[in-house]
Amino acid sequence: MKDDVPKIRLRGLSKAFGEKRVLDGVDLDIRAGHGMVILGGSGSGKSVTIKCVLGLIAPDAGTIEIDGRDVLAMNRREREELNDRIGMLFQNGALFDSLPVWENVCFKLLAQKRITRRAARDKAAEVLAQVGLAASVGDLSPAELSGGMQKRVGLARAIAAQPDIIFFDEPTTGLDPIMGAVIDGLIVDVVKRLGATAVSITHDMASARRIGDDAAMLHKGRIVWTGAAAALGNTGNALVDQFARGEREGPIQMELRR
Ligand SMILES: Nc1ncnc2c1ncn2[C@@H]1O[C@H](COP(=O)(O)OP(=O)(O)OP(=O)(O)O)[C@@H](O)[C@H]1O
Repeated sequence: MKDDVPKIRLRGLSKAFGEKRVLDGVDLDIRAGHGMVILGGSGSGKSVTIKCVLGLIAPDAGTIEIDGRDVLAMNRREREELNDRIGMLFQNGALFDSLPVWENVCFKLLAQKRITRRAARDKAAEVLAQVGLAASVGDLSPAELSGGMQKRVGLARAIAAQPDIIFFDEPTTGLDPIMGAVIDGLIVDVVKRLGATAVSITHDMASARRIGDDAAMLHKGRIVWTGAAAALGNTGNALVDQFARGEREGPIQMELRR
């Protein structure tokens, strides 16, 4: 794959729900092997954007390319093969309480019969070690774990099938600042080890700077800025800097929401 082909390329991505236009021509390039953080106010369409890329929501218009391939034109089997290469860490972990941790970690591999149950136990232990958890955690129920441990297990599940794209939805939400930094460190480590492309949504600017190489700001249905995540708060773009610093005064007029 040539370096100048982005891992993910969005062009003119649009989506409305009824009268409400959420995405209004999103253009975004996400570099292979880099971390992209998507910023934007509540309800600005960050999750809808990611769901379009995952194939969970069909956009009304626009194109989505992954490795230069038009994903909206893929048949079901091609789409499934693509999804096998994508991992996802959900905001609340989204672990199944009815299954022990090891089955959660290897859920996808087991569901697709890509691994035996015996091999899955060993695989889970190996992946749990990568996120700093002992093999014995594999036998616990998710309900027995702290929030930080649940995030680690969610991260282990996201990487178990060795994806080359991983989405992180609010990875530090609900964690104390130190545990948030620990999880971010793990994310950076595992993404680097896999050589994966990481796409994250976060409202936590410290986290954005840690896990992002690049950042993009979604506002009024479009990407209004892209740049280095390290510069967040000092980008020179009044809109982005207001958002990153959490200032009430600035170009972003916050609507009061019910
Ligand atoms: N399936 C759906 N049907 C109708 N409206 C939807 C649907 N999914 C999302 N929306 C609307 O689209 C808008 C954008 O939602 P989205 O979840 O992408 O926001 P977000 O930027 O991720 O916000 P947050 O930071 O609060 O999670 C919201 O107004 C939401 O109500």
